[in-house]
Amino acid sequence: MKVEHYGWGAGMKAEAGIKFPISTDISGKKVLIVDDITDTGETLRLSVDYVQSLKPAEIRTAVLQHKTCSSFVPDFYGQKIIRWRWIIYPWARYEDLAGFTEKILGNETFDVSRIRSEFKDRYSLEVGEKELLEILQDLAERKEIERVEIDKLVEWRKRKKDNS
Ligand SMILES: O=P(O)(O)OC[C@H]1O[C@H](OP(=O)(O)OP(=O)(O)O)[C@H](O)[C@@H]1O
Repeated sequence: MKVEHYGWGAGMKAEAGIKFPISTDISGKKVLIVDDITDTGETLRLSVDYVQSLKPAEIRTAVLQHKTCSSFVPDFYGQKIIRWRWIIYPWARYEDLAGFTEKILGNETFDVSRIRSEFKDRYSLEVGEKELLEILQDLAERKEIERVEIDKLVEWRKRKKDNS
């Protein structure tokens, strides 16, 4: 099952939605729903409601990290997070950094070193030049941003929507 609640870089969608439903019969089974984190709790709430509709015998929920602001409290968690912060997992690093890169660019045109210093100032994140360049090139291929040369200096900016 895949449930999505966030877009790139912590951008919350209006509500969590089931992207890929369960394609096997789980009626009468004991089900453990596992996720990395609870934030608002909407993902697990929706997941439990959905799994419940498939008539399992029991449902339990488990996450690695549980934020106490979550309205849904899982049955099991590895760590409780009291002070809210956005957590970047290795498996979501690219997606999170790409989203933050777009936020940093906003309506500005920045070179790589400026983007890196914005990462440090705004998010306390050290992003390597090579990693950032890969992200910038990918975003440019997706036509989200564009590379411009100003006085022989390479800079990056968001593409205007009517530009695509
Ligand atoms: O408690 P919530 O506020 O709903 O947030 C927690 C959910 O958000 C993230 O998933 P995301 O929507 O980013 O999908 P992904 O795991 O596919 O990146 C995370 O992996 C949890 O599933």
